[in-house]
Amino acid sequence: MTKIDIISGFLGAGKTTLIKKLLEEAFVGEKVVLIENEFGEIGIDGAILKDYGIEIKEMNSGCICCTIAGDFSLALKEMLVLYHPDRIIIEPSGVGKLSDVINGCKKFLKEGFVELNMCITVVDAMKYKVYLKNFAEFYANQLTNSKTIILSRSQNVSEEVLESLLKDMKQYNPWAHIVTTDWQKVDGNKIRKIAESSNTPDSFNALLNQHEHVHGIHHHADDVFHVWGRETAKAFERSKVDAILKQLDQMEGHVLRAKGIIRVEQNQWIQFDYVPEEAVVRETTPDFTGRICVIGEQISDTQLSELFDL
Ligand SMILES: Nc1nc2c(ncn2[C@@H]2O[C@H](COP(=O)(O)OP(=O)(O)OP(=O)(O)O)[C@@H](O)[C@H]2O)c(=O)[nH]1
Repeated sequence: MTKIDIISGFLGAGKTTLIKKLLEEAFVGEKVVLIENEFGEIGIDGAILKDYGIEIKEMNSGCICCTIAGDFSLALKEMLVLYHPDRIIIEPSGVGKLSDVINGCKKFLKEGFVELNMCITVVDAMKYKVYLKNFAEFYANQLTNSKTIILSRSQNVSEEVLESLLKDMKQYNPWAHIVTTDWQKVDGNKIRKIAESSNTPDSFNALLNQHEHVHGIHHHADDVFHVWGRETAKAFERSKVDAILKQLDQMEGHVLRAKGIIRVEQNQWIQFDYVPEEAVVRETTPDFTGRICVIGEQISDTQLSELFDL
């Protein structure tokens, strides 16, 4: 039976990084399909994972709950029929609710075509408190519905902070295994083992048995978050890219995430990743065109167009 592995987590938490690690260390020799749902029209993660020899289905139509109501089931079915994979990894957008993704798989689980295997939420140890406070509806939903919680950047916080995070997360999810060790130091197979043996939260049964329509507060990602994205053939000045990314901390509103693959001088290509107060630029191989995506709250399209000169 095909295993479904959901790797959820807020914007920039480290989902793609974890998927890369699992592909390199734990899923070797398996037939793997990846379904990506990015917020906004500009897909970037698919390009980052293109060299891993897996089938990738990008669904970049915006909010995951709307995608799930529409194309998600079709995509899942298509992947099952076309590839008969050992494993389907689902990477929902950072502003997706995990319960929506589980709901989207429900029909296939009930029909016995797939089993819900891993259900991981990646949590940035450095931003846990502030994101939980500001985006509780999305963040708490990801925590509550996961079987395993994996902390990223845990090497950057003190033991006291880790202890207090653990305590706090247990209130949202007393069932989940929580991985607190710096994941770069833990073998992917160990992570796989713990994630595959994790308990199923009580909330799962409720989710799997509930009727489609659930009452209560339900904001769509695009009620809360705004995305600015561009495709561009422009060659940027490499020396200016770091300064541009630094500027994102000062923008109107609150930039929560930026990522892109762009051309720089001499036909070199770079990939950049920004989360508040942290930007990383890496060399990469040429892509079909440059792409930039910025996600935030009350961000200004005009300011971003000016910043990137696009
Ligand atoms: N130092 C450090 N950096 C990390 C860690 N996890 C992720 N990062 C970095 O954080 C940035 C974002 O990581 P991604 O894996 O792309 O995050 P994501 O959750 O897929 O992000 P979205 O695209 O917003 O969904 C990258 O530059 C990663 O290298 C970690 O544990 N430690």
